Amino acid sequence: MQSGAAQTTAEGKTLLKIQDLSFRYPGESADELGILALEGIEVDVREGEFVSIVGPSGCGKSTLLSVVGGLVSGFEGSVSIRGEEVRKPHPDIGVVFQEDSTFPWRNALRNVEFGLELRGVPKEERRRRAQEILRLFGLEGFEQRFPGHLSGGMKQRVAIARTLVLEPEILLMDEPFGALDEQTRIILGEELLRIQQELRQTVLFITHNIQESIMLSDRVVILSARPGRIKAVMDVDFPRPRDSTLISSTHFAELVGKIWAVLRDESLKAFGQDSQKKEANNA
Ligand SMILES: Nc1ncnc2c1ncn2[C@@H]1O[C@H](COP(=O)(O)OP(=O)(O)OP(=O)(O)O)[C@@H](O)[C@H]1O
Repeated sequence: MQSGAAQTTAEGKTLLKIQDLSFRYPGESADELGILALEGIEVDVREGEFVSIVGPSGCGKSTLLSVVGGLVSGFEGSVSIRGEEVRKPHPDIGVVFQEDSTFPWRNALRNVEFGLELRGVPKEERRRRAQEILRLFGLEGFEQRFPGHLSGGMKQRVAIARTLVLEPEILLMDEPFGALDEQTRIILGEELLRIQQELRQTVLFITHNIQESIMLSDRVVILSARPGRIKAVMDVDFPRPRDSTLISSTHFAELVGKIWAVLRDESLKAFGQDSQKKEANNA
């Protein structure tokens, strides 16, 4: 386990570079300092790599994803993709959120086609690409179903397919399986592993689930309680291709223990921050 910056030591070109990133939510009035959510974050993600960010509740994980996704401005430091600064949503960066983001009025196929329509891709090509990606996600035969007639896991697969069909260079995922039950979560994690391996997709993945981070990642970046700083970085050395059976191995349990040893202190701190906030609100 290393501590400090999450620079990669392995070979491969750096795709995403986050340098000395700090972000403060503004206060309600000009003389209020606001909330420092992130401080001095340094992460490099190289091509084809799967990097997870774990951290206690409220440590700034979603904020980090919003900054990298170009959805938030006013940060210090820099975020760049292939050396190009990110200051607004970038076509090479795809984002998938936790909550169901499918359009209920479009069937699965037309949900996946949506982004291609916006990009002006001709109908035949977008239908072919959407069908192909739905097949990759095991949704062949469900193309005409509307989200209201799909399970939670299927809807989330449609949401991921909708982003992946645009062939982003990097996929940002914010707790994409957070709303699902444990078994569906593991199965979808396995499916994501398979697809990521097939497409050699670069992924930056936010989760508070330690097991999920180990199963999926090449590296796990552990953030401190707010303000989120990099507390430690752990390489996950399971060979690929992987599947969910590695969860039962001794080495997996060792890695969970190592991450939890760091995260436990930070989670207790975050718990303290929450309690103080509640007391202040009740005073
Ligand atoms: N729009 C906002 N304005 C002010 N403060 C905010 C805003 N959004 C988030 N925060 C604060 O910034 C901190 C980081 O929030 P963020 O949602 O990034 O954390 P997180 O690690 O994703 O949390 P969780 O794991 O609970 O989802 C929290 O203390 C939160 O209260």
